[in-house]
Amino acid sequence: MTDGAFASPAAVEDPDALAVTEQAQGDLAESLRELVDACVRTRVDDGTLMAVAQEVRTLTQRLLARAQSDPLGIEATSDGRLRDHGNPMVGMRNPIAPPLAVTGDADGTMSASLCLGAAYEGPPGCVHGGMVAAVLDQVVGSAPAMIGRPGLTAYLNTSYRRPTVLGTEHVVRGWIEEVDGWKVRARGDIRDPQGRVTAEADALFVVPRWAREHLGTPTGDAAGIDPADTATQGPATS
Ligand SMILES: CCCCCCCC/C=C\CCCCCCCC(=O)SCCNC(=O)CCNC(=O)[C@H](O)C(C)(C)COP(=O)(O)OP(=O)(O)OC[C@H]1O[C@@H](n2cnc3c(N)ncnc32)[C@H](O)[C@@H]1OP(=O)(O)O
Repeated sequence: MTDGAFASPAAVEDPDALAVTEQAQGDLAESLRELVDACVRTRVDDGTLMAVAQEVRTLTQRLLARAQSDPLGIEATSDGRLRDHGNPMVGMRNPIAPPLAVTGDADGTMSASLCLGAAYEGPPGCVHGGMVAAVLDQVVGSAPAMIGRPGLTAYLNTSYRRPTVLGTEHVVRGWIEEVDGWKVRARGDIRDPQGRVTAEADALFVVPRWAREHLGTPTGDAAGIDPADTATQGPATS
């Protein structure tokens, strides 16, 4: 999901208290990202590795003292938006997520900056190709959502033009190519600091049948789409 693209249908009971909780959740996830990175790169001795593993398991038990059994799904947040905090690309609560901050315009032109570390290595020094595709899936997939057509990926054809280098700031973009009813074809790319395309994707996103009744009547022309008219929960551009 784009960063808070959809308004929550129900008001949050105590947004101030929730904001404090979100701050703590985000900080926990960020500290775990640091832990994952340290886990991959550490060269400490075996005794230290074993001791840390034990300590981490103790910490895990503290978190499981009160935990839900289901995944997070989509939740209302303190700012009155809907977010998928468990998402492995954008999820604020998910240490696996970089996390990407995807922003966009009402016409579905999306962008995010990307700089991945050692935990995402595929070829030596480079981002794993599955991760590259996942990043493109997320950013390109947020374009249909932005114009009120939040769809599932039907296909994502990814071309890898050059290695995407770890520890380097890249720009990821996504945009709408064509809207055909509930089907949206969108494209995107990742560019290195020199502006060279490292990977690009051509994808189709389809609003699943079970979701269509919650959204407005589709139009067949991207140029004619007004997100405010078509989305049940109008996408925000902020
Ligand atoms: C309140 C609304 C909530 C909706 C959900 C929103 C969530 C997203 C929100 C925010 C986006 C943020 C970004 C996300 C990024 C990450 C996305 C992912 O990781 S998605 C996980 C991976 N993808 C799957 O798991 C899909 C699995 N496949 C399916 O569920 C179905 O096959 C689906 C939805 C793609 C289509 O199924 P059908 O039952 O709804 O509809 P049928 O009739 O089969 O297809 C509709 C049309 O699409 C074409 N179509 C379907 N698949 C195609 C394909 N692979 N190639 C070409 N056309 C295809 C068909 O030919 C048909 O076309 P004709 O209407 O006849 O013109």
